[in-house]
Amino acid sequence: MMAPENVPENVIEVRRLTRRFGDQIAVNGVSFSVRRGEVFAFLGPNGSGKSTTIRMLCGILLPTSGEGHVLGFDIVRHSEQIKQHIGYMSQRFALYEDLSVWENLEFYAGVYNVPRGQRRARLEELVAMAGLEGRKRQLAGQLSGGWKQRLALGCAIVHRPPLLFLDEPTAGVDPVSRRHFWMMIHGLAHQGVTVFVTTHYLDEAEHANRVAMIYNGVLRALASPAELKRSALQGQLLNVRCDAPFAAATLLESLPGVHDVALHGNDIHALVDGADGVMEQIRGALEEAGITVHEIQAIPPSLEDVFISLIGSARSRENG
Ligand SMILES: Nc1ncnc2c1ncn2[C@@H]1O[C@H](COP(=O)(O)OP(=O)(O)OP(=O)(O)O)[C@@H](O)[C@H]1O
Repeated sequence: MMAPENVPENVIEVRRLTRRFGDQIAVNGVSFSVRRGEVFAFLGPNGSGKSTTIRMLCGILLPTSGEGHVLGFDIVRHSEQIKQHIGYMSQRFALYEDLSVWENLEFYAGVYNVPRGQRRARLEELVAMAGLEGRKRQLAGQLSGGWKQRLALGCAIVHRPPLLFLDEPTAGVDPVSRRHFWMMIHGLAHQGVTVFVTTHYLDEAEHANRVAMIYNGVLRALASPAELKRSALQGQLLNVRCDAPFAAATLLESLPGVHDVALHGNDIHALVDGADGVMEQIRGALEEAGITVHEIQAIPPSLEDVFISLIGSARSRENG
């Protein structure tokens, strides 16, 4: 185990990290650093390059170009040391279904060379953390998705890694279990563990100290959730409540100076250029089309609004 004083201030540091697969650039010149003790989310839609990035950071996949250090180790030359010192978990984490909860933990304690004399105490600690006390003898294959995920987290940190990588850890898990899972993650962060998590869930990104938004292999924004909401949008966000929201949204998309129109239940969010009188223009256009407008209001953006806007502008810039 790496002594806490040996963990560098910048636990992860990458510069112009790039990975090609044939003609395709999966990760394109990404630079960022992650500080000790931070919960850092890598947020992006499917195929944006999240898994490719995490695999390079874990020393599983070589970059095509660029450089990086994880826990002070070079990701190209010292990948073996990286693998020994990190924890890694994804939704495909390999639990042995025909072994019990306890036996799975014992197996990973062996894999990670947890000293024999410390194993029992460490395993009891993990069972308590995951709330698995009553289930030690249960077969992993009989656990529901949420319990499996907690067990997988326990297995991934059996060797007390100072840095934990989570690759879409809560995909397919119900909201109550996700909340429990995040309680455990915050508990680990509180103990000083640095957590790097990839996700496409916005509520999950809200749990992070900082969020990096990636799309098409390019880093689009990097800040705390609050900063992103405060400054990442170019313009003013409006909430429009009216009859026939679907038809209204289609109409709004065609208006000049109106961007990133999205339906939120019966409400419509739209980003406007902030020109004076835009609310009246929108009201006028909708009423002219026979749609009754109940309310148009300026609102603060959510992380989802920021995400939609950043991806929308990248798409229109890059796809012509
Ligand atoms: N081994 C590979 N060979 C060829 N192309 C690959 C390989 N791995 C990833 N890619 C491509 O690189 C791009 C980025 O994929 P990546 O898996 O990193 O995205 P992601 O953000 O993790 O998406 P997802 O949430 O779907 O896993 C995709 O277009 C993918 O098809």
